[in-house]
Amino acid sequence: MAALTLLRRGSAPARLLSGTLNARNPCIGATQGCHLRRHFSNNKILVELDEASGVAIMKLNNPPVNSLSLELLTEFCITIEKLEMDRSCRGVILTSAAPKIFSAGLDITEMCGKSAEHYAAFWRAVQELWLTLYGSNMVTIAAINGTSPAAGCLMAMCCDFRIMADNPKYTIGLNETQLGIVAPFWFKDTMTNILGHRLTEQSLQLGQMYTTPEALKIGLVDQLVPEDKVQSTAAAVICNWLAVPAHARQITKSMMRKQNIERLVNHREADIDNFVNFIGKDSIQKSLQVYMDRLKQRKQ
Ligand SMILES: CCC/C=C/C(=O)SCCNC(=O)CCNC(=O)[C@H](O)C(C)(C)COP(=O)([O-])OP(=O)([O-])OC[C@H]1O[C@@H](n2cnc3c(N)ncnc32)[C@H](O)[C@@H]1OP(=O)([O-])[O-]
Repeated sequence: MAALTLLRRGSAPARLLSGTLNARNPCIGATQGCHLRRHFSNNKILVELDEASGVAIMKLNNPPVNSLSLELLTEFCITIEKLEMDRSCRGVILTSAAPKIFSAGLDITEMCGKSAEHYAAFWRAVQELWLTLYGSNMVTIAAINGTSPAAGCLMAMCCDFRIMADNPKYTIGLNETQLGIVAPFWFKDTMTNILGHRLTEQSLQLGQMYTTPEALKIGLVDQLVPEDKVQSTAAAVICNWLAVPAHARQITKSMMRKQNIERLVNHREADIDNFVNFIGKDSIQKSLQVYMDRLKQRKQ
C-alpha cells in the first residue's frame, strides 16, 4: 500500500516540482468566488474538496465516538492517498463529524478476543495511518472539535498545526498506560518532537490526558478557539501555510520527519510482531476487558 509519501517521492517529486505554481496565494480563488467543490465519501470518512483553495475538509464519521476500526483506518489511508494524488488538493483539514469527540482512538474491540492474524492486520493498518498522515506532502491541519485520547491524539499530532475547541470538558493526550497497554516508539517519537523528552516521558508514563488550557500551555495544541470558530480558524490558518512556496515547505517537512519515518519503515515487521505478542497476552486481554467494562458501566 502506498504510504510514506515524503520518502517515496524522494526529494524532488512531481508535486514538489510544481512549487512555483503553488507559490501564488492559494486562497485567492476562494475569495474571488470561483467555488468548485467536490464531495466524496467512503463509509466512514466525508470529504469536501474546494478546488479553488486547494483545501479538503476530511471528517471522521464513525459514530458514536470515531473509534479507529480496521475499516476506518483503511478508508483513512485510501482517502489521504487519493487527495495526495489529486493535483487540485494541497491541504487537508482533519476534523470530526461527531459532536464532542474528535476520536476515541483505536477501536478497542479490534484488540480484544481476536486472532493473531487479525491483530497483525490491524496493527499494520495503524502503522499505515501514521506513515500516510505523518508523511504527507500536503499541509495538514487538525481541527480538534472534541476529546481526543490515544490514537486520536496521535492523528492530531501527525498534522502540521493543531487548533482545538476551547471547551473545559475536552481533553487530549496519550492515555495508553491507563488501559494497561503501551504506546509504541513511533507514537513516542511523534510526541517527543512536539513536547520534548521530559514532558513526553511524564505524559506517557502517567497516560496523561490534558485539559485544553494545559494542552496549549505545553504546546500539545497550537491554538484554542471558541467551539464555533474551529473550522473558520483552520481555514484561515491553512491559507497561511499554503502561501509558502510548496517545494520549500515540503522539503523542510521531510527533513524534520524523515528520520522518524525511516525508523518505523526499517522496523515495521518487528513492530507488528511485538504488538501481536503483547496484545495477545492473557493479562493484557484482561486489562482491556476491564477497561471496556468500566466504559460501559460509566453510562449506567
Ligand atoms: C496499543 C497501543 C496504542 C493504542 C492506542 C489507542 O488508541 S487505545 C484506545 C484508547 N482510547 C480510550 O481510552 C478512549 C475510551 N473512550 C472514552 O474515554 C470515552 O468513550 C470518550 C471520552 C471518548 C467518549 O465518552 P462518551 O461518554 O461520549 O461515550 P461513551 O464512553 O459512552 O462511549 C460510547 C460507546 O463507544 C464505546 N467506545 C468508546 N471508546 C471506544 C474505543 N476506543 N473503542 C471501542 N469502543 C469504544 C463505548 O464502550 C460505548 O459503547 P456502548 O456502551 O454504547 O456499546
